Amino acid sequence: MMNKRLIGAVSESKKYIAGNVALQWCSLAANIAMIGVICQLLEQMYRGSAGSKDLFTAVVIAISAVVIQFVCNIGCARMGYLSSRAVKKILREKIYQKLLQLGSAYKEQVQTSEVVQVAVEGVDQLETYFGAYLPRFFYAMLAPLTLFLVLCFVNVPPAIVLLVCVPLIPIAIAAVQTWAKKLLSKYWNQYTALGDTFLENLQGLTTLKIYQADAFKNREMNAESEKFRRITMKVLTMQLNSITIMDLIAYGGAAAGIVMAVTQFQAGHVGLGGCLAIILLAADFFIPMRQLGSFFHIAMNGMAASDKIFRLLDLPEPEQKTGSVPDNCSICCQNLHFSYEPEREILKGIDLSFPKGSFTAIVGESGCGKSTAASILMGRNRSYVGSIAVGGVPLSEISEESLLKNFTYVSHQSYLFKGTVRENLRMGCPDAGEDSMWNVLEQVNLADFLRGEQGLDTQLAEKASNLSGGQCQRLALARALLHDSPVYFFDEATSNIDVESENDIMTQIHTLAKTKTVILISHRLANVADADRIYVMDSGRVVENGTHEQLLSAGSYYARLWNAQQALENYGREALA
Ligand SMILES: Nc1ncnc2c1ncn2[C@@H]1O[C@H](COP(=O)(O)OP(=O)(O)OP(=O)(O)O)[C@@H](O)[C@H]1O
Repeated sequence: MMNKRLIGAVSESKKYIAGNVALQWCSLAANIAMIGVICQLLEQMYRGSAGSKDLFTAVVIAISAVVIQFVCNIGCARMGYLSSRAVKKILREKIYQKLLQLGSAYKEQVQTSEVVQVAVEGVDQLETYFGAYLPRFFYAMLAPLTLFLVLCFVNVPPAIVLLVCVPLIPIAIAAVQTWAKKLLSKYWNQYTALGDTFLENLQGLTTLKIYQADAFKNREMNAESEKFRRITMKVLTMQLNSITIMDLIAYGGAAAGIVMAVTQFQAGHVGLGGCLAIILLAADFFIPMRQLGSFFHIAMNGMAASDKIFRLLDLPEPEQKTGSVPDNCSICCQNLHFSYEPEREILKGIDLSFPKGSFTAIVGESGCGKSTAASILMGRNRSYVGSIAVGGVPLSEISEESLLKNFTYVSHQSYLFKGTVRENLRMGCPDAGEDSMWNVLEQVNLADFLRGEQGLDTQLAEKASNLSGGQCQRLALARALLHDSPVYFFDEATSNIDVESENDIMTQIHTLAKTKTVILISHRLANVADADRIYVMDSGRVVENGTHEQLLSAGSYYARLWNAQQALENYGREALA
C-alpha cells in the first residue's frame, strides 16, 4: 500500500503530507493535555482538594486545547487539499507529456477511452490516497506510540495491552488485501470496459437510431452494467466486512485496555485520575488505525488506478527524432510492408514514388490499403518494414513536428472544432490575417455563404454539425490551404458530399497540384485522370502504375475499373436525363 514509485513521482506532496501528520500530532497532544488536566481535576474534586485556581487552570487548558484542535483540523484539510492539488497537477501533466512523447501514433499502444479514464477518474482516486490515506498512515504509526509513552507515566500494563492490540488492525487489513487486490483489478477492468462501450455508443447514437439498433445496444450495455453492478457490490461487501472486523478489533482492544486499567485501579497501582485518563484515551489508540482502515479501500482503488497510470507512463516511447523534411521533399517508399495484427499483412511490399511538385494518385478497391499507406507516411503508424525516405532522409529520422509542418492531411472526416470559423481557420495558420482567410474561403466557394452569416465570426457547433457535409469539407480544405505546406495528402476528401462541392474541391486540388506535391486517394477515377502518375492497388499490392492514358491502353485492372465506373456514371446520367 506504500507505492514508493508513486510517492516519488509526486515528491512535491511530501511536504504537505509531513505538515498534515505534524498538525494531526499537535491535535493529539492538545487532546492528551485536555484529558490529563480534566482527569486530574476530577481526582482532586473526588478527594475534595480542588480549589478555584485548579478549576480555572483546567478550563483555560481545555479551551486552549479545543482551539488548537480546531486550528489543526483546518490546517489538515488545507494540507490535504494542497497535496491533492499537487497530485492532480503533476500526474495529469505527466500523462499529457507522455501522450505528446508517444505522438500521433499513440493509438497503436493505448485506447483513447483508457487514457481519458486513467487521466480523469484514475487521478481522482489518487487524490484521496495522497490527501487522506498517506497522512493517516504515518499518523496511525505515530499516535499509538505517543499515547503509549504518555500512558507509561500513568500505568505501564494497560499501556502495553493497548499498544499490543493496535497492530491487529493492519494484520486484519493485510489478510483481506490479497483477495481485495484481485477484486479491485477486476473492478477496474470492468469499469474501463463499460466506459469504452458507453463512449462508443454515445458517439454512434445517431447511427444506432437510424438502424434501430439502439434497443440491442441498450440490452448489451445493460448486461455490461449488470456485470459492473455485481463487481461493485462485491467490492462494497468486502469493504463492509473488513470494516466490521476492524471495528471488532478496535473496540475489543479498547475494552481490554479499560479492563486492565480498572483492575490496576482496584489493586491500587493507579489513582482515579490515571484510571480515567487511560479509559478516555484508550479509544485514541485505535481511532487513527481504524480511520486508516476505512481509507484503505480508497487507497487500494488508488493503487489499482496507479498501476494503470504507470502502465500508460511506461509505454515505450518512440525515439525522439531530430531530422527535418528537406527542401527537396520527394517521397520514396521501397518494399513497404505493414500489419495492424501480426497474422494479417495489409501492405505487402509496395514501392511508391512521389517526386517533389508532382500530382500522384492512389486508387484501388475499398480495403486495399490506400489510407494505411497515407497514414504511415503521415507518421501515425511506425511499425512498418521497408524504407521510406523524404528527400533522401529516412522517415524514421524526421521529427513529428517537422513532418506535420510539411505534410498536410485532409480526409473525409477532417475535424472541425466548436468555436468560430476564424478560430478553426487559424489552426491552419495562427498568424493568418483577415485577407488571407477570406482568400482561401473564396477559393473553396464558401465566402458568399459566410458573408450571409456572421462572416469569420460564424459560430460552429461541435464537429461543425450546423454546416452541411459539403460546407464542412470546403472549410476543412480552406484550413488546409492556409497551412501552406509543401506536401498535401487528400484521402477521399470528397466522399459523401454533393457534386457541386466535390467539383469545387477537386478544382482546388488540381490548382494546388501545380505548385505543391499532391497525393490524392480517391475511389472516383474521373478525379485522378489528370494525375502525373496513378498507382493502382489491389489487396495490399501495387498492381499497376502510370498515367491515365498508359493504364487505359494497358487494358488491365485500372482499365476494367475505369470502364465499370464510366458505365455506371453514364447510366446514372441517362437515367436522370
Ligand atoms: N486500425 C486498424 N486496425 C486493424 N485493421 C485495420 C485498421 N485500419 C485499417 N485496417 C484494415 O486494413 C485494411 C486496409 O484499410 P485501409 O483503410 O488502408 O483501406 P483503403 O484502401 O483506404 O479503404 P477505403 O478506400 O475503403 O478507405 C482493411 O482491411 C482494414 O480492415
